[in-house]
Amino acid sequence: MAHYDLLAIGTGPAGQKAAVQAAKLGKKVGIIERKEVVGGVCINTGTIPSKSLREAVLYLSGFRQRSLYGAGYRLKHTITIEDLAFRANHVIKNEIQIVENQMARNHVDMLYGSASFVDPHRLEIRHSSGTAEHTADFIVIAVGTEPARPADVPFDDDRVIDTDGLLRLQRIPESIVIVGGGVIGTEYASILAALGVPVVLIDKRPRLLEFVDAEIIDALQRQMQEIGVTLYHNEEVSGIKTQADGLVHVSLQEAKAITATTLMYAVGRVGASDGLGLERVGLTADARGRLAVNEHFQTAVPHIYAAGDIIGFPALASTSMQQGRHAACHAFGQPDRTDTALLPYGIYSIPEISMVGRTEEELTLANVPFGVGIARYREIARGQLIGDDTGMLKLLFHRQTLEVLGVHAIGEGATELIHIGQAVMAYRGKIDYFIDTVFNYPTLAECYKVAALDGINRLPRPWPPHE
Ligand SMILES: Cc1cc2nc3c(=O)[nH]c(=O)nc-3n(C[C@H](O)[C@H](O)[C@H](O)COP(=O)(O)OP(=O)(O)OC[C@H]3O[C@@H](n4cnc5c(N)ncnc54)[C@H](O)[C@@H]3O)c2cc1C
Ligand SMILES: NC(=O)c1ccc[n+]([C@@H]2O[C@H](COP(=O)([O-])OP(=O)(O)OC[C@H]3O[C@@H](n4cnc5c(N)ncnc54)[C@H](O)[C@@H]3O)[C@@H](O)[C@H]2O)c1
Repeated sequence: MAHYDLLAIGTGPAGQKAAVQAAKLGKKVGIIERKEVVGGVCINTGTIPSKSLREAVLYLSGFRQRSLYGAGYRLKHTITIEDLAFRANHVIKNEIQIVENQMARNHVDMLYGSASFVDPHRLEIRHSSGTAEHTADFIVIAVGTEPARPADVPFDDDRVIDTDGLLRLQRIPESIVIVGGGVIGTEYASILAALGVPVVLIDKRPRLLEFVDAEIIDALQRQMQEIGVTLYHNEEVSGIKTQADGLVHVSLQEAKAITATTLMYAVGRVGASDGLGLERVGLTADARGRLAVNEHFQTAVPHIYAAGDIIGFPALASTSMQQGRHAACHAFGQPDRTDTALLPYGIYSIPEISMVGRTEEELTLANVPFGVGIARYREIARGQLIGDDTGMLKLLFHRQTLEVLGVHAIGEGATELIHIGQAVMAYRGKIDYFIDTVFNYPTLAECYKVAALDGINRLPRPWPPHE
């Protein structure tokens, strides 16, 4: 048994960053992992595998080059599951090594096994060869989530799968029905469609990703339909049967039944809090297994913190890292602050979309007078060079002060491009900045200048004072 200043449960982004931050403060730190490998959902089953799959599909299918070389352009005509797995395995292996090295360099003890509370300062770690107990002054719960598996869905991990199951398939589906048009459903639907798989995407809401700007979602939905995604909105599944011919028969509440070789459920995720022994420390998870925390990521028991997906929204690798670091800083009395107002979103659908700040819908509801400026990739030299003629960047700004209030982008590089707007917004910059600044040419960053000029040109004259 050992005593630690801080023990983190889980080696996903939240646990890793909590552990490293505490170690950098000179503390004795251990990190516990129940799987054989470090990295959590982020490296092993979620972010990295899905983004590797996306890159592999875009590269091998020649998708990015088709607007230049024609719809028939392909780098490889028959793409196999092995081709797709090759890239993911390579990236995952390297990412795991990076995390292991980081832990070793920072003298963070790796403790393999499943952790549960014995009392508020003591954890039991159970593994195949026995159990150990360790104590800590501070504990960070960073156990993440698992796919939700509704009880009435006949999962068989072959024809009827959850979102982790997609990455374990032995063959590329001939056709797929995806239930749930959230971030995961939308990303996988467009990736599979780009590979040539016919996809039906079903969501009970009237449109995909309701938190994203409506114009951007209209453009995304249109482009997804063009590459072979059939969208069913306001729809739910009422029955699922695997037929003798191996096809999955899916009955719907409103529309006619459909069949496909594979059905994937992507209706959200639940916190992995079962088995943590929360009752022994006086904590209770909510109905989706999540824990409540304050602004410093402390649970109701002040020396026990929770960070990452286990605390729910926004449940991103990007935010999980920051939350873990923030929790460790707070535990050891270091200044801690997270700017949540300027949280960027990057959604790796095809095309990718990204946003920071407020949407038109939010500004309208809040009665903020705003202007809109749009740049389309087809008018930008870099857009022509890379063959993306459908991308766009939209700036929202205050009509009187010209302060930038939101940036919304769709198209190649959107998830990188957004950070320029985020930085300007962090310093409460105005669209003048984009108008007066020289940008490299030809770049996608030029979109900011074009959108700012478009925005100011649309305002009635005289224009607000230009500083
Ligand atoms: C398909 C998919 C795609 C995604 N794409 C993106 C993206 O593009 N960008 C983005 O920002 N986010 C993305 N995410 C979200 C991102 O993966 C998560 O937000 C992030 O992994 C959460 O980190 P975490 O540290 O909270 O937990 P996790 O990464 O879930 O790690 C938790 C770890 O805790 C371990 N654990 C659980 N219980 C115990 C226990 N009792 N004892 C010991 N260990 C335990 C688990 O084995 C796991 O290793 C995606 C998620 C999915 C599913
Ligand atoms: N690029 C990224 O940042 C990224 C990528 C993938 C996942 N993630 C994270 O992973 C988490 C989980 O994603 P998710 O897409 O599984 O969950 P989600 O909660 O984002 O979306 C679930 C969707 O399923 C729909 N739904 C729920 N029940 C349904 C039913 N019975 N029939 C039809 N539709 C139904 C909902 O309307 C919703 O649109 C998210 O919180 C997200 O932050 C992030």
